[in-house]
Amino acid sequence: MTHGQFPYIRGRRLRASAAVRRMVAEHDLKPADFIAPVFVMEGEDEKIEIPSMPDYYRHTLDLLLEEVKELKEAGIQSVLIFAKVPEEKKDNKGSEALNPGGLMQRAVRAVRDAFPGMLVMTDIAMDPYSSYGHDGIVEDGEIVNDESVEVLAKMAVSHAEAGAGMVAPSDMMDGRIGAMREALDEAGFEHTGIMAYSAKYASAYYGPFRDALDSAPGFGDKKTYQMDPSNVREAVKEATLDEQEGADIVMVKPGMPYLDVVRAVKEQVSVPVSVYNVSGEYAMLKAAAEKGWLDEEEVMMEALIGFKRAGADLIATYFAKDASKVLNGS
Ligand SMILES: NCc1[nH]cc(CCC(=O)O)c1CC(=O)O
Ligand SMILES: [Mg+2]
Repeated sequence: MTHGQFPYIRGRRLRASAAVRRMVAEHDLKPADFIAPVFVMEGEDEKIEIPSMPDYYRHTLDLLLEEVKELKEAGIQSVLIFAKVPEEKKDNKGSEALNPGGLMQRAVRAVRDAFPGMLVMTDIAMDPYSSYGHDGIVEDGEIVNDESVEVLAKMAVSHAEAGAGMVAPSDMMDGRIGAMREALDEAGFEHTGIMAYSAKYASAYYGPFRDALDSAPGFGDKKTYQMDPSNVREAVKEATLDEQEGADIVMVKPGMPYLDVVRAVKEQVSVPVSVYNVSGEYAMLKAAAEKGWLDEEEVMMEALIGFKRAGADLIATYFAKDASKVLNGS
């Protein structure tokens, strides 16, 4: 390209105005891309801010409905419910998780009844119900796989009975997607979906979430079931297996430090890929913004578009409401 004046090709032409930038934008965000995690607790007319998650709350069920109403008005179509279980209801087998009148089941029913158009998703894992704070049954200091999978499959059915449109197993036990699919189908819930946390890493970025639910492991760590941050090919293997076992959506978690994993998984599976922008990522941006070191709105939107660029179709994020308001111009 020697003719004309240097430089003949000017990339800046496509950045010269807001109109042209918008026109050539390769990726977009919309409120329907977001899954909003919500925390519910026992009680009435109370909301408690989670100390390590500024502006994020645990709600009693009555106030949760008001929160979901706001999410809906912002254009968000899906909530992911987490329940804070009272200490005295925890045991090694996660028995409370199967209680048809448990807090999670009541919350699912209430949200479904109040907002029939909303997709209600539930977290399936034993840690909030476990006296050990682990995602499975503990035997001799080990987290046993197959016995835990039986409980998790029953939990999925219990949430489906309460009205969950999709269940989201976050436990990382082997074989649980297949077992859950079978249990759901047998119980007549062949239309209840599964969003599998397929590549869930043993991450220190879950710290604030464990504060929110008081669910930190009582001994050891989660490295015998959650993945080693060094690995990416293993994530592809896990996601591929979950797809074969019947997962409708696969997920990578955490988000920001794992964008390469999102991309690698996206290229190998044909189901939608979701990413979880976890509590520690939220805390990090919030803390820096509080100090005046980062512009909260700008870094929030930049992080979220980064997920889309990496290949995520859906984003579970504590920024769901704030980002939707930005997108709606309100
Ligand atoms: N198994 C439960 C669960 N589901 C989602 C998260 C973390 C979410 C977040 O940090 O935002 C965790 C915590 C953990 O595995 O210890
Ligand atoms: Mg797996």
